[in-house]
Amino acid sequence: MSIVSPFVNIRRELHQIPELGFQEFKTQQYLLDYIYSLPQERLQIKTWKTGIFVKIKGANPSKTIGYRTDIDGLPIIEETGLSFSSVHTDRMHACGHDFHMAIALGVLSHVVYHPINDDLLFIFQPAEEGPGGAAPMLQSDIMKEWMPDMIMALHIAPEYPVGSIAVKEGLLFANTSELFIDLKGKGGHAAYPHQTNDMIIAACSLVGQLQSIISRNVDPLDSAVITVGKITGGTVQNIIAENARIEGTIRTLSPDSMVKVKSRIEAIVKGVEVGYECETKIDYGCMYHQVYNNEELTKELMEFARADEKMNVIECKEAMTGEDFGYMLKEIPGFMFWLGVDSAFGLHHAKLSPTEDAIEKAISFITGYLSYKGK
Ligand SMILES: CC(=O)N[C@@H](CCC[C@H](N)C(=O)O)C(=O)O
Repeated sequence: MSIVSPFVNIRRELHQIPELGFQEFKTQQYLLDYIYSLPQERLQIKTWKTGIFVKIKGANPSKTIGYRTDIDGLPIIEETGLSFSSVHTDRMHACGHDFHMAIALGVLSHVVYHPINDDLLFIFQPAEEGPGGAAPMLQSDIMKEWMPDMIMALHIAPEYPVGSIAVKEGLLFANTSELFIDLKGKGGHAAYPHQTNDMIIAACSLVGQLQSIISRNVDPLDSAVITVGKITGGTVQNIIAENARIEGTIRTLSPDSMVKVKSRIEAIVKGVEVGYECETKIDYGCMYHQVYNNEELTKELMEFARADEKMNVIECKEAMTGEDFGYMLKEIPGFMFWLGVDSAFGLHHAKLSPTEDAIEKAISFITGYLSYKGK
């Protein structure tokens, strides 16, 4: 049996207990148990809903550096076949938050034993996948009291090799909004369509029309995405559906395009309402502000990483992923970067299996950066 590092082991244990946003009770307890097992002299720990704030007193502080990790999982049935697969039915850490937490604990424990000069604030944030924990955490009294002067976070990137980070100054991740559209018509016998208003037909037509917003209403040089990830409707094969529901997400590189896309969705849904003689309801669910990296701090991070012979720096393009860390970066200068984990399957895939060597490499890189930055 091979021996794995303590933080790889932590990742595996966390991987087994994924929980959805604001339900991360076991995860919170696991994190607290670990944090309370460390020497407590320099630590102040406060819980916030299912999240945690940990302040670490520096040796000679002139500022506070924030480090944020997300902690929630996704409603996915895991198909990795790993020996440490999720034991929670229909739940999986398919976005790497198990990696993010293990790395955060590794960095936290390093700075407890090897204090830097500056104070540090670790933020274990719930509900990144939705409905969003960053914005309310930012508004909390704890955050107001312990507000860091700068903040950083990482996200695993399956497409980049282990031993690399990918980052860019300015816009890194898109503006996002969830999208839920309910359609209600008149159901009936499958053999008598003329007596009904079929919501399966209306929903199919609507999904096609939504894509025309991207190709015909958004400036081609200002990208946007509408993804419909789920359609439900009807009851059985020989009854015409009275109800249908479309669930999706909108991504835009500019906040202006988000406004435009939504106004076009509303117009098209109105058209479907008239055309298919049905009732409709639109709900935008949760919305995330774009992730915008502070130019100066990001440049400095890239220079630091380039000087590290164990780290390869990739200058990446912006991505249409969303991250509520964008709300923190709106208020606090800082950055997010991609951490290469080399997986054949991407984020949100049931077979995502990031390479665990990336965990120790990330801990060593980040602790090095914190010692340099927090001098
Ligand atoms: C990094 C990542 O994958 N983040 C998620 C955030 C989802 C926000 C929300 N639930 C939505 O779908 O808009 C992503 O899907 O990009």
